[in-house]
Amino acid sequence: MRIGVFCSGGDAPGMNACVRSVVRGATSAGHEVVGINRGYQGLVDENLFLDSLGEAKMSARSVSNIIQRGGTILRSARCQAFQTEAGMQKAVETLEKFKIDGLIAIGGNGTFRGLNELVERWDGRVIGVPGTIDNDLVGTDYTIGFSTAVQTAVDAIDKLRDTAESHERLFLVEVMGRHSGYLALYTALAAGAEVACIPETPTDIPGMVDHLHSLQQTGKKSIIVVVAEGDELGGALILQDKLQKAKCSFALRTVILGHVQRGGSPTPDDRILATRLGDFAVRSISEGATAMMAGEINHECVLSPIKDSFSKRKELPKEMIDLLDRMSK
Ligand SMILES: Nc1ncnc2c1ncn2[C@@H]1O[C@H](COP(=O)(O)OP(=O)(O)O)[C@@H](O)[C@H]1O
Ligand SMILES: O=P(O)(O)OC[C@H]1O[C@](O)(COP(=O)(O)O)[C@@H](O)[C@@H]1O
Repeated sequence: MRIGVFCSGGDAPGMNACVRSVVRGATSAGHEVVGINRGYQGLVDENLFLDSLGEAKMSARSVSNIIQRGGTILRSARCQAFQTEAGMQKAVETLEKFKIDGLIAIGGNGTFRGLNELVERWDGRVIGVPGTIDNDLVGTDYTIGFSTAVQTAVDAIDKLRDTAESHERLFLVEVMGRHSGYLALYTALAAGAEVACIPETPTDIPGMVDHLHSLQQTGKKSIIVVVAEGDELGGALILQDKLQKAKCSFALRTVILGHVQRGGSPTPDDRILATRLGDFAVRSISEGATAMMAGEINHECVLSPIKDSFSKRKELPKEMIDLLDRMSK
């Protein structure tokens, strides 16, 4: 086969490890790999990855020394042109022109919506690999990049806790996650935060103020509140304002971690997940699978319909929400 591979949407640490795995898994099975730069934009613009000889082909050597690097050597993009009929037709023409017969897309739910449109217009096979720090995709326990983003946020909070404790302050720490509280909840659990404000549960300001006050009464010197950017009341700055108005007894500071969570060297967990799923995607596509997402559930590689990844909501484990409650006494 000639397999195309690209990264799309918000980048995630481990995307490089996944590209490496697709290339090495495919070439060792005798397939050719064509890298597409900048996700769907590269298909619209015919922007292919060229090797040192100027050929549109990814060899095993073209992915040397990238497993440890954040970002993606193929670049990523959010592509508006692909959301038009003309853009999709142009993408199909590019795939046909370069005789690509299988496409592996590493990205999030928007990327998979795009793949779902592509299968309606193109005869080749498509497989999605979940690459997003948000961990918001049905069909896999974890997405590539989530573990690293949690690690980055926890490292930052460990530092903030030192200064929070010295000054007896409360820090609101905003993490990413437009529609999902996974990143916020797992960060809060790992960092020993007292509260997580997430889109999945109502944020009750008077209740929180009472809880924080009672913690202060029992001797708590510092508080960390992890806020998902998508919390229904708003981000950390809005919550700071609301807590102040509700007469929170702690002095307040806000830190927005932002895109720092999307960078950095991937954790071993992300590298291994990326390596497993990239190789599994290659084996699946060569065995005839299409319109599926490659995921890992209970440590097993599994395929699930690509439609599920964006049409079903991935629930946060209630057990983890309750665990944080019990730990924040
Ligand atoms: N409904 C759609 N139809 C076609 N393409 C889409 C659709 N939704 C998203 N895409 C494509 O997928 C790209 C990545 O989606 P986006 O939501 O930005 O990131 P992610 O894949 O990380 O969720 C978009 O920029 C667009 O090109
Ligand atoms: O990079 P941008 O365009 O500012 O987007 C930020 C968004 O991308 C993310 O980092 C990742 O989301 P996706 O993987 O779904 O693109 C979100 O957590 C965040 O809300």
